[in-house]
Order: sequence, then structure tokens, then C-alpha cells
Amino acid sequence: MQPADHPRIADARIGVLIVNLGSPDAPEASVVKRYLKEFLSDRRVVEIPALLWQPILRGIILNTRPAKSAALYASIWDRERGDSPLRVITGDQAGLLQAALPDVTVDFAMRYGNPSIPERLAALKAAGCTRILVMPLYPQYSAATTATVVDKVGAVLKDMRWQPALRVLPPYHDDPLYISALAQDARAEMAALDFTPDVVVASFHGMPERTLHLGDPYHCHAQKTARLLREALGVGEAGFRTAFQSRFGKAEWLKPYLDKTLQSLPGEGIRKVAVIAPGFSADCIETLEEIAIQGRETFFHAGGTHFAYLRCLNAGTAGMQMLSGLAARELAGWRESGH
Ligand SMILES: C=CC1=C(C)c2cc3[nH]c(cc4nc(cc5[nH]c(cc1n2)c(C)c5CCC(=O)O)C(CCC(=O)O)=C4C)c(C)c3C=C
Ligand SMILES: [Fe+2]
Ligand SMILES: [Fe+2]
Repeated sequence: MQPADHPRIADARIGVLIVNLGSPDAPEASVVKRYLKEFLSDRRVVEIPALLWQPILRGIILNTRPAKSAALYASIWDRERGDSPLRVITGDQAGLLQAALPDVTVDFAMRYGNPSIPERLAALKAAGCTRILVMPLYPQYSAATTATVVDKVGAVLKDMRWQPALRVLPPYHDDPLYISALAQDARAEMAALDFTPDVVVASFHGMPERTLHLGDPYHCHAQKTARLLREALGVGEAGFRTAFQSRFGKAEWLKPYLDKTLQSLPGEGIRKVAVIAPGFSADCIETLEEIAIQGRETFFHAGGTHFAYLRCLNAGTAGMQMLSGLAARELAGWRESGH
């Protein structure tokens, strides 16, 4: 028997927390500034010593970029649901994953901004979750994305007396569930186009090139995803290109750059392209603005005639089958034990 003043112990449950990068709370400069300050102060994202970087960040970047970024966010904001596409889609993914796995408690968090990892981990704990599977929705591992999620979860657990047991979804860049979901979705989207692309361009978010030499597997993971996707689509090497987008700062980033690729294709006689972004689990500013708006303009300006952006897996059937398959596999042994 517990004494009457014993702290309440909830029934043990399993929690699943899906995590994506995060967005500002509103497409307004002051709000974007707060988000960028948190994001770009993460020392895994910008690997310049803080003494050098913080004056540049606070003195220059946070005085110039927020207004520009806010205008770009405004151009892609989901007006109907009053939120950023990334947060809307991640919330939908969590809802559908919950429906697919009714015996566990599913929630979602954003690495930067809201809903925060500390807030949602506290909620899972309050709901009685003694075992938590964290799913960073980055198929390709990078220190700037996957590792920062684990850092943050670790920082939260550091202050807990009674910590939940933890599992983390490994990178799934070459997982057959992921590759077949991408191929199935891309095939369906291309079948609905009114043209046949000469080339499919797979665009991945860039990383500073030095991270490759420092041992970050991101570049290799991206290349492997691209090759497996090309093979799954049954496209030859001539009909497929891989590129990296969203360069930030003055250093060299992984190449080839997406904008340069789109500029040069029409000169090679390639005037019809479909661009896919396999590294993004959900459409966001980097896909909806940088590819679907800017990329299209760049390509047409260079002489292209047909351009299609193929949406991310988002909360579609193929993507949700993949997510529930990955989650079920990572939860093996936990669910069966009656927790
Ligand atoms: C999918 C993988 C991603 C990697 C790798 C990545 C690395 C990385 N990003 C920046 C700088 C910025 N990224 C921004 C937005 C953004 N980045 C990702 C994903 C990856 N980033 C996503 C999903 C998003 C979209 C957020 C949204 O709300 O829609 C931004 C903010 C937007 C802007 O102001 O341009 C910045 C800045 C760096 C420096 C980096 C690697 C070191
Ligand atoms: Fe980014
Ligand atoms: Fe590589």
C-alpha cells in the first residue's frame, strides 16, 4: 500500500514524439527574428566560435534577414489554417500516426520555436509515458538537424528526476519503406502532370562543405537516397540530377547548387523538369518558396518551358504508411510487453 501522501503515479504508457525543424509563430519580422536567433545560435548549426559568430548574428544577420524571411514566409503561409505549412503538416502527420497506432500516445514538437521539445516531453510525461520514441523526421542524418534534436531531448531529461526510457529513430535515408514511399508518391504526381519531364532533379537542403570532410554522413546519405530513388523510379543516370539548395553564409556549401543546376539545364537542351525534395518530410519555406517559386522562375528565365515541383510525402497515404511502419519497427518489444 502506498502512503496517502505518495506522489501520484500514472499508468505506464508509450509515447512517440515526432520532431521537425520549426517555423516562426507568425510571418512577421519581430517574430521571425526570435526564431532565427534561437536557430542560428545553435552551435551545431553554425560552427563558428561564439565569440566571433554572436556579434555577426546580433549585429548584422538579425537586423537584415528577419524582414526578408518574414516576407518569404508570408508568401507561403497557410492562410486557411493560420499557421506555417511545416507546423500544419507535422501536426497532421502526428494526428494520422496516432490513428495508426492507437495503443501509444503520439505528439509532435519543433526543434526551434513552438510547440517546443521541453513542452511536449513534459506533456508526454504528464500523460504517463515512461517510454518515449523520439522520431527526428530527417531521413538523412546531419549534426545540424538529427543531433540537435537529441541534444535538446538530452537537455530536458537532464533536469528530470524520473526519466523516461528513450529510443531515437535512426536515419532512414536508404530504408525500403522510405524509398518506396518516395517513388510511389513521385510516380503518382508525375502521372498527373501535363508533360513528361526530361529530367528529375532531386534537391536536398545544403550543408557547409566542410561538414563532409569533418565526417558528417549527410552528403553520403543524400547521394544514396538519390541513387535508390532513381533506381526505384526506373530512370537512367541521364534523366536524373542531384542538387543542394538553401545556401547560407559565405562559405562553400555542398555542390552542385540547385539554382546553378536549374540555370544550366536549358543550355543542355533540357527544358522540362520535375523537382523533388526527398530530404524534407514536410513542405516548408525551403520547398514551397525556394523551389516551387524561385526555382521555377530561375528555370524559366534560363529558357526552360515546363517545371513541376513534386510535393513532399507530407501527411499523404504513402508517407503515413512509411511513418507508421518505421514507428512500429522502432517500438518492437515495447508494445508487446503490455506497456
Ligand atoms: C532537411 C534538412 C535540413 C538541413 C540539413 C538544414 C541545414 C541548415 N539550415 C540552415 C539555415 C536555415 N534553414 C532554414 C529553414 C529550414 N531548414 C530546414 C531543414 C534543414 N536545414 C527546414 C525544414 C526549414 C524550413 C523551416 C520552415 O519554417 O519552413 C532557415 C530559415 C528560413 C530562412 O530564413 O531562410 C535557415 C536560416 C543552416 C545554416 C543549415 C546547416 C548548417
Ligand atoms: Fe535549413
Ligand atoms: Fe558523400
